[in-house]
Amino acid sequence: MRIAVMGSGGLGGYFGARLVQGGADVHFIARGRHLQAMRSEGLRIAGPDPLHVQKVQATDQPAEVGVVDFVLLAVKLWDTEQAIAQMRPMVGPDTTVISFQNGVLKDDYLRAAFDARQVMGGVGYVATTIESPGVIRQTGPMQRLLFGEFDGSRSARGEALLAACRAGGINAELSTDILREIWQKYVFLVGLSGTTTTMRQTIGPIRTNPQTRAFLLDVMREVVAVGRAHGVPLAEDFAETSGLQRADSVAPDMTASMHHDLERGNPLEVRWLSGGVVELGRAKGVPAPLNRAIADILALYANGAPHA
Ligand SMILES: NC(=O)C1=CN([C@@H]2O[C@H](COP(=O)(O)OP(=O)(O)OC[C@H]3O[C@@H](n4cnc5c(N)ncnc54)[C@H](OP(=O)(O)O)[C@@H]3O)[C@@H](O)[C@H]2O)C=CC1
Ligand SMILES: CC(C)(CO)C(=O)C(=O)O
Repeated sequence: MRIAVMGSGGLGGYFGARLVQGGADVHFIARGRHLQAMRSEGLRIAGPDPLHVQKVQATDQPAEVGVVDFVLLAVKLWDTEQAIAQMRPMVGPDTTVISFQNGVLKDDYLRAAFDARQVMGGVGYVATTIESPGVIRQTGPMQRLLFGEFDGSRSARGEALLAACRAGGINAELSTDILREIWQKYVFLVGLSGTTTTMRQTIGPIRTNPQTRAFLLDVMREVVAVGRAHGVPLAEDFAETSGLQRADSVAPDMTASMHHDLERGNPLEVRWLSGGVVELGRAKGVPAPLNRAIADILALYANGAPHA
């Protein structure tokens, strides 16, 4: 199976390396010093389950790779448009494209660019970052990929990718309800990213203080209301039950990748996280004032640290 990883950072580099470990023919699309390091030193995964892929097929020229069976899209959301344009030479009529990016708007972008039948849904759970060129650092043992057909079927292509993932030790599942899975993560992540980033705090103190806990819950409730208005099968009390339960079950020092991005002066994915809730809510007449506040508070940082 030929797989291209479009964007080989925290998420793509981590799961791509595990796929190589399982024997898949993986081509990493990367750029800059990270690409150079991958070519000269290989790709290292540091953390609880370390791995060194010594010989890496890596390039910044997707045309050199040619048509593949799967393209796994894993660039930050602000790079999506450019990545979709660049990955075209790897997408033939039988290629399947899956975005493991965060948020819920990503698959609309893919469906606008390719035949909708080529698009499968995906969700990635892991806490990783590029520690230095060629090195991905994983924090904590969590690693999980969910993917599936939007019509709920268990397709042959889904089974094939599942086998490749499991061969590489990835905790993978072929979902028959991928839209719901994508939204379930979205509810939690919008709550986690919106609170930790605006409050500049990890989840521990936020979920303990009654006032910030109530804010976290109300942020997630807005996502549920917007999802339900769009026909996503989320239980009405999903935020109270599963969302808050998930926030309570993670380590107290956990935070969102968007909070890390703020601290590093990077651009933020807020336009697609809380901003996405506002946009989708507006389309259905569902107000999302707390998510709007989060997007507004972070607006000055959305394109990276503001210059004086
Ligand atoms: N990392 C994680 O723990 C998780 C991330 N996600 C989601 O996954 C997505 C990716 O995040 P993450 O992996 O952390 O991001 P990273 O910034 O670590 O990795 C993205 C990589 O893609 C590269 N890239 C971007 N555009 C191109 C291009 N056109 N050609 C070649 N390389 C390109 C970037 O290069 P450069 O650095 O030069 O921009 C970077 O190396 C996001 O939507 C994120 O929210 C979801 C779950 C967990
Ligand atoms: C919550 C987490 C770490 C789960 O993968 C995530 O996706 C993020 O912070 O962006």
